[in-house]
Amino acid sequence: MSRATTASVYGDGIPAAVRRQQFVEGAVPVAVYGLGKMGLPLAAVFASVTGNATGVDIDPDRVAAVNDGDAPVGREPGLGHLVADTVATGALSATTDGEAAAADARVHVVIVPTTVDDDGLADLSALRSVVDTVAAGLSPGDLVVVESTVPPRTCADTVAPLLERGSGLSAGEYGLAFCPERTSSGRALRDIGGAYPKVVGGVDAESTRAARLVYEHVTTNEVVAVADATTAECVKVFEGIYRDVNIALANELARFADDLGADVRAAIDTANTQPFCAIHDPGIGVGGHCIPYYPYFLLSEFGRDAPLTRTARAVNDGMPLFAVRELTDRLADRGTSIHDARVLVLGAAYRAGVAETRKSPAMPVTRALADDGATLYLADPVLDDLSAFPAEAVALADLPELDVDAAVLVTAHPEFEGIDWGALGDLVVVDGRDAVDPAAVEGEVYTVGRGERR
Ligand SMILES: NC(=O)c1ccc[n+]([C@@H]2O[C@H](COP(=O)([O-])OP(=O)(O)OC[C@H]3O[C@@H](n4cnc5c(N)ncnc54)[C@H](O)[C@@H]3O)[C@@H](O)[C@H]2O)c1
Ligand SMILES: CC(=O)N[C@@H]1[C@@H](OP(=O)(O)OP(=O)(O)OC[C@H]2O[C@@H](n3ccc(=O)[nH]c3=O)[C@H](O)[C@@H]2O)O[C@H](CO)[C@@H](O)[C@@H]1O
Repeated sequence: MSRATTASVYGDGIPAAVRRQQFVEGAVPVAVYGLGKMGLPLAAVFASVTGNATGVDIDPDRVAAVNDGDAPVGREPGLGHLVADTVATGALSATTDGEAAAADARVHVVIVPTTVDDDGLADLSALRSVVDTVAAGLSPGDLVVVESTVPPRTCADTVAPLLERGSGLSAGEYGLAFCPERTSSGRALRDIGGAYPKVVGGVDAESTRAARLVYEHVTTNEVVAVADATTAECVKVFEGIYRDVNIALANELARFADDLGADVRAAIDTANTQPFCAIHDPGIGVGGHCIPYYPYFLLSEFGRDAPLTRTARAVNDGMPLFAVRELTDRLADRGTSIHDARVLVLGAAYRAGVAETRKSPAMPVTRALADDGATLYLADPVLDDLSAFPAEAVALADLPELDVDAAVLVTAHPEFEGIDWGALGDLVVVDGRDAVDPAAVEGEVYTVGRGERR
C-alpha cells in the first residue's frame, strides 16, 4: 500500500467517524516494533482489527516463524490460531527491515525490552534504536505509541527529541503517546482485548485523541485518557512498584511464621476479607523483567531518596537466601551438611507457565547452594535450556530415580502437582510458592509463610 493511499491519524481535523472507518478498513497501516511475549499478541490483535499490520523484530528466526504463520511465543491461549489466520489473510506480516516498515506505517507501536543494567540504571537502548528507526520513516499525521514500560518523562525528554531530530518534523506535525502494556504472559489476548482499562497519555491533546481512537478499536474495556504521557508513564511504573512493595510486606510478615507459630498465609488471606487490606502472596522471590525492574525506573533515574521502595526491593531480593538458610538449617538438624547434600530444585522460570528466567529466584537459590557445595538437580517443564544454572537438568519423568536429601520449589508449575513425593523418600522440602501438600511428603515441609509442617 503506497503512502499516498494511506490515511493519517493525527491532526488536520478529519472527522472522527471518517478516521474510525479508515482505521478498520486498513487505510492506516500499523507497525509493531518488538514481536516478543507482548509484541506478538499485540501485532496479531492490530492485524485482526485493521487488516493491515506489520511486525518488526531484529530476530530473523522470529520474523520467519511469524511469516510462516507460526507463533514463536508459547503458552498463550488463542495466539497460535490468531497469528496463523492473520498471516494467511495477509493482515499480518513480519520483517526485520524496520525502516521500510516505518516508511509505510501511519501508527508506530514500540514494545521492545526495557530493562535495568547491573548498576540499576534503565537500559533503554532497544527503545532508542527503534525510535531512531521510526523517525527515519515518520511522516506528518503519523502517531507514535510507546507501550514498553519506561521511566516517567522518557517520552517527553528522550523519545520526542529523538523523533524530531531523526525525522526533521516538528512537534505538532505527528503524535506521540504513552499507552502502557498492562498484559500478563499466559493471558495476553484476553488482557489486550479488555481485561483492564487501556491508559493513554499524549504529549499533546491531539496525540491523546489519536491514541484513544486507535485503542477504542483494540479493547472492549474503557480507554482512560490521562493528562499527558508522563502521567501515563507514572501509572505503569506505580502499578509495578505497588506490587513489589506489597509483595515485600507479605514476605516480611511471612518471616514471622516460625516465631509466631502461626500460618501467616492464612492470616493474610483472612485479613484480606475486608476491603481495606489487599496483602499479596509471600514467596521465594520476585522475578521477571517487570516487577523487579520498575522500582529502579524511579530509584535510579531521579535523585530523590525513596527508602520504602528501595527497602522493598532488598526484602524481595533477600527471599531466595532466606529459603536457602531454612533448608540448610533443617538439613543440619538431620545431621546432613549442605556441603554433602543432594538437592532437587523445582522450577527455573520466574513464575508458573512462563518460559522466562530473567531475575528468577532460581538463579540465586542454585548459585548459593552450589557455592555451599551441594549437588544440584534442576527440573522445569517449560524451559528447554537450563544450562545457565549451576545444576544438572533432570526431566520430570526421571525424578523418582533421584536420590536426594532435599527439594526446593521455586516455581509453581502445574506439572509439579503430579510429582510422586513418596518415590523421593524421606527428605526436607522448602516450598517457596505454597504449592506442595505436606501430607504427600515423607519427611518435613517448610512453606514460606506457613512455617514447618510435617
Ligand atoms: N512480559 C510481560 O509480562 C510484560 C507485561 C507488560 C509490559 N511489558 C513490557 O513490554 C516490553 C516488552 O516486553 P516483552 O516481555 O514482550 O519482551 P520479550 O523479551 O519477550 O520480547 C522482546 C522482543 O523485542 C525484540 N527486540 C529487541 N530489540 C529490538 C529492536 N531494536 N527492534 C525490534 N525488535 C527488538 C526481541 O528480539 C524480542 O523478540 C518491556 O518494556 C516490558 O517491560 C512486559
Ligand atoms: C501489576 C501487575 O500485576 N503486573 C503484572 C506483572 O506480570 P508478571 O508476569 O511480572 O508477573 P507477576 O504476577 O507480577 O509476578 C512477578 C514475580 O513476583 C512473584 N509474586 C507475584 C505475586 C505475589 O503475590 N507474590 C509474588 O511473589 C511471582 O512469583 C513472580 O516471580 O507485570 C506485568 C508487567 O508490568 C503486568 O503487565 C502484569 O499485569
